[in-house]
Amino acid sequence: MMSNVGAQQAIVFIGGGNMARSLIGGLIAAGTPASAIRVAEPVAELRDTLARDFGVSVFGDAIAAVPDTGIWVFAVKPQVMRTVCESLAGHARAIRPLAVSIAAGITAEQLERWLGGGVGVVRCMPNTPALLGAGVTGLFANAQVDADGRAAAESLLSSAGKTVWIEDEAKMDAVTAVSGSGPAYVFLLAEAMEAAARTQGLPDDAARALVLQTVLGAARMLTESDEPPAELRRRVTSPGGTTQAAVETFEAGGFRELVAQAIANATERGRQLSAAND
Ligand SMILES: NC(=O)C1=CN([C@@H]2O[C@H](COP(=O)(O)OP(=O)(O)OC[C@H]3O[C@@H](n4cnc5c(N)ncnc54)[C@H](OP(=O)(O)O)[C@@H]3O)[C@@H](O)[C@H]2O)C=CC1
Ligand SMILES: O=C(O)[C@@H]1CCC=N1
Repeated sequence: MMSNVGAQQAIVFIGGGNMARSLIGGLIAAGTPASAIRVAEPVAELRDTLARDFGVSVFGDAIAAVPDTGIWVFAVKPQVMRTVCESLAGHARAIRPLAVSIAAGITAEQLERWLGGGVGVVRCMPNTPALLGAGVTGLFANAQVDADGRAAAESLLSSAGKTVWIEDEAKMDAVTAVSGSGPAYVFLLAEAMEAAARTQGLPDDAARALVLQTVLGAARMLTESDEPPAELRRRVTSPGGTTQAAVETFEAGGFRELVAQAIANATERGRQLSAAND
């Protein structure tokens, strides 16, 4: 049974936390009318902020928000996903929505089972730059999702940035580890660089300005030039110069191995989130 998704249907977010806010901001900025977006969120303060900032309709619980709604975006934590889905299973059987989940680890098979079966599920992994339309999302669709369902999910997530379809769901945990969590790795590097700049005697505001513009400039070079990262790095690194001293220190400290291990651990945590919350 294919999902019941039409072009003009409302989108309901189940969970109105950090990531839902980023996606809603992206949708509104891309021209989705606020009247087409509903959010179910138990925390009154979050509901009020979303209604005020974006003009979306807000609800205290999911059951009040879902009737007649074709796309359900599950944006709750993996730990509560099963309870939330099971509470909506009766409505899912009646409405046949397209279920879009952004939860780390939770599989399409689990989501479909908890929603009572026969539901099209698109498992996605966006990231927080979605708020600026500069995100990237990996998407996997189960066999119940038809071409219209795929197009609807892709259209929803493309307002948050780029989209990449993943055909082997087992790889979604690696997507989560690389791009879902990835902004935090860049922020961690920025934090460490700022602290090091202060250690070298730079005033706080100068340290912040130098680091932020460096991250922005480097990200733009990475995305706007055709050169691979290694070549861009080579061009900064004068033989016997300052960059070489720094890069050799990173390499000697096992930087690459540390990044590989961090991403492997994040990938494994995704698998654990699935198993622990089944
Ligand atoms: N943050 C990120 O960068 C990314 C997060 N994700 C995924 O997005 C999901 C949400 O993460 P994030 O936004 O950070 O988490 P948040 O905790 O900020 O948001 C989840 C929200 O859902 C609410 N909630 C809990 N139960 C229900 C319910 N029954 N109905 C409706 N809402 C409910 C929570 O309320 P309460 O606090 O009271 O429980 C909370 O406000 C997670 O599954 C995560 O794996 C994916 C990509 C990136
Ligand atoms: O840390 C997490 O589990 C979520 C998923 C990716 C980003 N945040």
